[in-house]
Amino acid sequence: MLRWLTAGESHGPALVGVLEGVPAGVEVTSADIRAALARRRLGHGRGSRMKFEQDEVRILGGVRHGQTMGGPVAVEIGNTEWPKWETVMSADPVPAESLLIDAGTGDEREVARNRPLTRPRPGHADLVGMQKYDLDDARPVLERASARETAARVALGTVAAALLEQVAGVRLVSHVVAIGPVATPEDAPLPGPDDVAALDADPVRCLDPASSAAMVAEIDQCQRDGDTVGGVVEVLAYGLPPGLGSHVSGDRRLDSRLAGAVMGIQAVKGVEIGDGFRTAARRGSVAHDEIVSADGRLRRATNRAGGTEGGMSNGEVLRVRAAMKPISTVPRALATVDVTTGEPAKAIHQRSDVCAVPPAAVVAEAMVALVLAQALLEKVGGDSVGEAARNLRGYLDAIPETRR
Ligand SMILES: Cc1cc2nc3c(=O)[nH]c(=O)nc-3n(C[C@H](O)[C@H](O)[C@H](O)COP(=O)(O)O)c2cc1C
Ligand SMILES: C=C(O[C@@H]1CC(C(=O)O)=C[C@@H](OP(=O)(O)O)[C@H]1O)C(=O)O
Repeated sequence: MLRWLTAGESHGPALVGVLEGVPAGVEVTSADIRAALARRRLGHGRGSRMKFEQDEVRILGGVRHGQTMGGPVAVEIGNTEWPKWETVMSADPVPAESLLIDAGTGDEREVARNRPLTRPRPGHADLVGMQKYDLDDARPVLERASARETAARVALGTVAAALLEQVAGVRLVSHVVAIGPVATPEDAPLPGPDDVAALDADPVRCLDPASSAAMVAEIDQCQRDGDTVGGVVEVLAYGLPPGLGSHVSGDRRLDSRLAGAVMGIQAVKGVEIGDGFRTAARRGSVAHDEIVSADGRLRRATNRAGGTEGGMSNGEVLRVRAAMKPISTVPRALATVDVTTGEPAKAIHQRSDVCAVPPAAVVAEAMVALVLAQALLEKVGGDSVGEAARNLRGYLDAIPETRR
């Protein structure tokens, strides 16, 4: 079974991701991972941290000469800002005087780094994390809750996406369909795999020029207002074979697994497969996808279901949407309580993203890649890319002509 795990803190020395169950022969390099991480840093509305902090990629295991070997793939993403955090985030005990709020360096940022965080930020894990883990400082909570962790997911998603393409010719696309109240037109054409470079080049990962300009304007207005904004992203998977996932149990359904993985992204508050919530407002006669025979193949006349039926991929384009809430750290600071004094206070705001919807699309793409790669390997098995591809062909070839 393909499984994954990440470790590391936002201001720690590095993030680490491990992907286990990858067959041998998947072609992937550190340059591929570096390119994917660079896409995650893109997007109008990102904060200053994206400019001064760099990801340093190192594949620690599982890959040799550009090909996976069958063992766990381990990736390290070093943080170039670590020297500034070495004391505050040290794994080993440090002398008490080095953690004095003003250790005498005269550096304001040093003071801010050392100060215990006792004013939990609304919309973050801070307060409930302090309650649950018995902490009088929110630092240990926010360091792990931070979406910096998504860099490790994107690194692992790069391997999963390579596997999908090399075994099954599946290609993924992610784009933004709404920023705050600005949405792409309902009838806008879906971007395809050949549009990925254009999406990467757009400031908000949106192909429709008028929508893109309006989204950028919305983000700029929010910034001027001292506010933040969320939005909706969509991931598309082209070329999926039918039959990934299963109808037989809820936890094996492809749609439920996709929803769980995408909802697991920080700040995602809703997931939709296909027309999802819009379908709920339709009558049955115009909610489903009629089955037709075209060019000797069975197809759906429409794709309102978004590529799954009965919890299985049905061979149509997979469409998964995620709703991201506005960034919680609002420059026009929100009310909180200082948990040391019990006095009302304002939540701290140092620097933050105004909008992180475009990078969230790249993260959602990675999570979809991981779930699809897991479901593909479950269906076809195989310890090498060649064996998995042969098994997939065998399965597809065995479907009788009349049912294809
Ligand atoms: C790519 C990305 C970047 C984010 N950047 C920020 C940020 O700069 N400031 C912030 O307050 N929240 C940011 N978030 C959201 C928080 O991590 C998230 O809201 C927080 O961990 C609480 O989790 P919850 O919203 O799922 O409850 C970002 C999320 C993602 C996916
Ligand atoms: C560092 C990243 O995103 C960070 C995610 C994040 C949050 O609260 O999730 C808050 C911001 O960091 P800070 O509060 O330290 O300014 C973002 O910059 C990243 O995506 O690599």
